[in-house]
Amino acid sequence: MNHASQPLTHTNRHASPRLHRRHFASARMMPHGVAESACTARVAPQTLAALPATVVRDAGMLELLAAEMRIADLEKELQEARAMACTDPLTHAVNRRGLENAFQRELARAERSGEALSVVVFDVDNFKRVNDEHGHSLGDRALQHLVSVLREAMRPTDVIGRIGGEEFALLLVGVQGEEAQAAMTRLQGTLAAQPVPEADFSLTVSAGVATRVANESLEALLARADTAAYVAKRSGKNCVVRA
Ligand SMILES: Nc1nc2c(ncn2[C@@H]2O[C@H](COP(=O)(O)OP(=O)(O)OP(=O)(O)O)[C@@H](O)[C@H]2O)c(=O)[nH]1
Repeated sequence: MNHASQPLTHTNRHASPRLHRRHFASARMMPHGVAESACTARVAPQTLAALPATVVRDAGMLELLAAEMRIADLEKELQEARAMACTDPLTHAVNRRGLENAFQRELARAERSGEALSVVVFDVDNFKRVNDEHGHSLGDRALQHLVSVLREAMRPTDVIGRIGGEEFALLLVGVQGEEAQAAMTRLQGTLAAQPVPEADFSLTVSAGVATRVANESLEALLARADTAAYVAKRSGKNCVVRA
């Protein structure tokens, strides 16, 4: 395809690096630093008038390329800002907004495929004691450890979200109630087997599991799982209860 004959649009932006190299190669051959000025600043009208038409066209193309590159940079920055807005900075789990996004995405998929969608809400047990006995900084690292252990043990399609201080939620895609309860019990075992780094204890959690019923919102699903997690706390902690 002759990229040079096409206007630079979002759809053919991928052609830009090649075009970029070609035009900068020809720009290097231009006199009086025309290429540099075209890339970095406006060319004065009297300068343009004195230049041959091919040089003016190339300079215009370079300006276009510079604008394209700037747009690509801005798009990347926007993407990074969007990701940050959905991520908990301490643990890098998704935050509530990220969880909502993931839920909407998985819901659409589940409704097409008829797959189940389960949610687990869990709260770290006796976490105040961790802070009181070992300091807030180790408490922070304990939360980071928890997320990294769970992430390693979960399926790539599952989502882990931090919905409060020491409160988390998992979105288990394609998993029914009983299976979700078994999955969470397995994750508890994994967590118990891996002590917090630089500490001599491992974390336990109390969890509630709920599987989505027809037309149920994330809010309602989380509320059911949360009630079940509360029951787990009241039943002696370190256990999983199904709504
Ligand atoms: N280090 C650290 N601690 C946090 C963070 N967010 C919340 N916490 C602490 O988590 C603790 C929660 O305490 P409680 O609500 O009493 O719960 P708990 O001690 O886990 O008791 P149970 O829930 O009954 O098992 C408080 O001490 C909070 O300060 C955080 O980002 N970092």
